[in-house]
Amino acid sequence: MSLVHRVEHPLIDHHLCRIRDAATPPSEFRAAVNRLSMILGVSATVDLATRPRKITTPICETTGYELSVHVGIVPILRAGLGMVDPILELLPDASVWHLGLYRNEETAEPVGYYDKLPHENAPNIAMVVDPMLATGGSIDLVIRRLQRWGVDEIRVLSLIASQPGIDRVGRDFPDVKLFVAAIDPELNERSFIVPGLGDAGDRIFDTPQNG
Ligand SMILES: O=P(O)(O)OC[C@H]1O[C@H](OP(=O)(O)OP(=O)(O)O)[C@H](O)[C@@H]1O
Ligand SMILES: O=c1cc[nH]c(=O)[nH]1
Ligand SMILES: [Mg+2]
Repeated sequence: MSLVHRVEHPLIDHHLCRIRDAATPPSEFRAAVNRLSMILGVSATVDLATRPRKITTPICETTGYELSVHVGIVPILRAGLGMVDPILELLPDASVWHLGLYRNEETAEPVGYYDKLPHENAPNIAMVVDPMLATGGSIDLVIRRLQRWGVDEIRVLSLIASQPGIDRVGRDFPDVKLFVAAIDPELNERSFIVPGLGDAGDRIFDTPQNG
């Protein structure tokens, strides 16, 4: 089993309600995605390693603690872009590495179209951000790519994941940690999450809905 953390908080319920509602306009949808991502981000960073640093306050010397890991934020284009700013707000020194994928509408299989990861400099921890984990095909491709790059640890932050998608990640990548705001039971005949929220990318960027 993968390590699945469904983050529970009344604010998660509140903002999820907004993003699931088809009547929520794009500006409010984006704002709710931002808030949900920040709450997930706090949960996904609680155990990051720190090292002591001697500092001098205006009063005296003391020891503070600073992060000792190199974190890379990996948004899956396009929809993952909506989650980058709140995670960068929490981790201002993180690098951001973009990977571009879209699902073929007929087969629901992911198609890669952007990948500029270098050969070296893999971060210790990759925080993959994508609001939706449906069949798990896109995240499968991304996890394999990050493992080839040499990332030590992969954490995936998704707002809504389907149970079949979670089962797939757990079976194929038992070391990957998943942080999700909701787990929905199923996919429809077009591989959209039910009840879900429709196409996250289209709702963030106000482009015609596929779902
Ligand atoms: O788990 P899967 O079945 O692979 O589906 C999930 C993927 O589908 C969506 O992206 P989409 O293909 O709609 O691209 P977009 O972000 O450009 O809208 C979503 O943001 C995920 O990347
Ligand atoms: O329900 C879904 C499935 C894939 N991608 C989305 O944006 N929504
Ligand atoms: Mg989309």
